[in-house]
Amino acid sequence: MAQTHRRGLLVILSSPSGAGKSTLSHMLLDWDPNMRFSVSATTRPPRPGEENGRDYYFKTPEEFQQIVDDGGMLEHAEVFGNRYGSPKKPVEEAIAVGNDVVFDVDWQGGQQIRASSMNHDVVSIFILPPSIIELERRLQSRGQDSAEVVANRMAKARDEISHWAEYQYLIVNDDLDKAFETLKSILVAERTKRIRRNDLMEHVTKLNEEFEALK
Ligand SMILES: Nc1nc2c(ncn2[C@@H]2O[C@H](COP(=O)(O)OP(=O)(O)O)[C@@H](O)[C@H]2O)c(=O)[nH]1
Ligand SMILES: Nc1ncnc2c1ncn2[C@@H]1O[C@H](COP(=O)(O)OP(=O)(O)O)[C@@H](O)[C@H]1O
Repeated sequence: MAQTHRRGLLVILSSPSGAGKSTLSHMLLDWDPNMRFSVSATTRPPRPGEENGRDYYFKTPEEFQQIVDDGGMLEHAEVFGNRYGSPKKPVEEAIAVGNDVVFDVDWQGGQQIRASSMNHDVVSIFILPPSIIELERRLQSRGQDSAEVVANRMAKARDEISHWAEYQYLIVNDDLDKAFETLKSILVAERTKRIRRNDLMEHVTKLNEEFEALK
């Protein structure tokens, strides 16, 4: 049976801030060298240790608006008073050669990507914290945000969680290793589903040709 070329998946990870989507997306990238991370553009200032071009593309509001005006964003939204967006071109290039792309975006980004022309290739996953106390503990333990920033994120967490049902898969990130095992299983199944369907389509065409040849 001919091995067909599989387009890459758009893997959307959303969660309230602090539930663990950055941690899980880094684990995914380490697991599969062909996996790409969609590096977002943002107008928020870098945190200590964050690198321009690796974690985010840090932009002025004017630069950000220019990319939007040029049609360069697959999606964009305002989150916690700053603008965030996913540049379109790197995503198109990656999925065309069969690389899956991980998005760390909020529910607004999830909705826009699902509404885009690439919606057939989307796998959307929502990460839930085991409890709200633990969510706050994780935000504080990250130690990179002021008490005010943590309070702001906690205030928005309920709103973000209210969008859980829009996602195809839900993972409670209690034990990190178990959450990661579940995430990998989702991707393995989604990849298999697509490869098998393409293969079978070709295979059925070949069987039909064989019927024709018998006539
Ligand atoms: N819509 C959208 N949301 C994004 C994008 N990049 C990041 N976000 C979301 O913006 C929120 C804040 O992200 P960040 O400032 O890195 O804080 P963190 O989630 O606490 O690490 C999170 O919910 C991210 O998922 C993007 O390109 N588009
Ligand atoms: N399952 C887990 N158990 C304990 N701590 C976790 C777990 N998952 C993530 N963390 C920690 O919680 C904090 C927030 O995680 P992070 O991945 O930055 O969240 P998000 O990207 O959703 O804002 C980090 O310090 C991270 O190491």
